[in-house]
Amino acid sequence: MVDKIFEKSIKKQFEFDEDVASVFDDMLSRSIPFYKQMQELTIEFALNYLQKDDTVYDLGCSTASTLIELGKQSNFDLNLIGIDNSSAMLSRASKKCKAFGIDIKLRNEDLLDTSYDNAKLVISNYTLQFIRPLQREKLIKKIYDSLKEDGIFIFSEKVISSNKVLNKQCIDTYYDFKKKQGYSEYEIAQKREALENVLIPYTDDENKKMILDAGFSHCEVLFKWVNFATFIAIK
Ligand SMILES: Nc1ncnc2c1ncn2[C@@H]1O[C@H](C[S@+](CC[C@H]([NH3+])C(=O)[O-])CC(=O)[O-])[C@@H](O)[C@H]1O
Ligand SMILES: O=C(O)C(=O)Cc1ccccc1
Repeated sequence: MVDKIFEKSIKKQFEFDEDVASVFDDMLSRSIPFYKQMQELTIEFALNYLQKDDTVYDLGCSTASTLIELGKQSNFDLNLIGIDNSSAMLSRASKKCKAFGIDIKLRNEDLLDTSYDNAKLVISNYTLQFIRPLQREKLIKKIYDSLKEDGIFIFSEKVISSNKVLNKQCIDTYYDFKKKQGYSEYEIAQKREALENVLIPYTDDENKKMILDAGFSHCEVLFKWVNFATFIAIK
């Protein structure tokens, strides 16, 4: 279904409710530049580190498209676990897993309240940005503690620049991208307002600092388009 959520006047903050879930795959592919390529890279790098029966978590798995793709591309069994606290997203995820015949354990839980045991790899694409900063730092420490000795964390985030002029240019370039994807200025402005104080982006450096402060030995950017970045961290 095509995302028309912000065509009408919206009075509330952005939420992952039934309306958003019903158009979510279209919304992501039209709102996150190079979403598909970022997902392919996530899987390619994940497979560099994974072996049979390893446990993989996707935090904020939404409709489970990344884990489904990982399950399809791996030629050995993996223990795939998707966590999200939106029932609307998980009900779609569950239908997609059945349709593709991929075995994924879907858990309806808040990322802040759950544990990630025996993880070889944790993925979290475009989800940390919705966690409030203090909680975010705690969550990263929990992820670090849960990972096995040589564990890997791959995550993607909307980012900002610490240079105000450059930051404005990045936002303008992103809005041009959205217009090319068919969103009107009104839809863009409405979504921007709904995301205010809900989506809290860090700079690249803040993301790296958060990761290194948690104890990871290495963190770098794998992929970046203007203000959308994918990072890989090594325990
Ligand atoms: N505290 C929380 N606990 C659990 N889930 C949460 C929480 N906060 C937000 N979520 C969930 O995080 C997901 C973020 S979307 C991820 C896209 C996916 N990774 C993808 O690559 O397709 C990104 C976006 O919409 O920009 C939603 O499904 C929320 O319900
Ligand atoms: O920042 C924006 O304007 C976005 O649209 C990013 C985004 C993409 C998908 C869901 C929520 C936010």
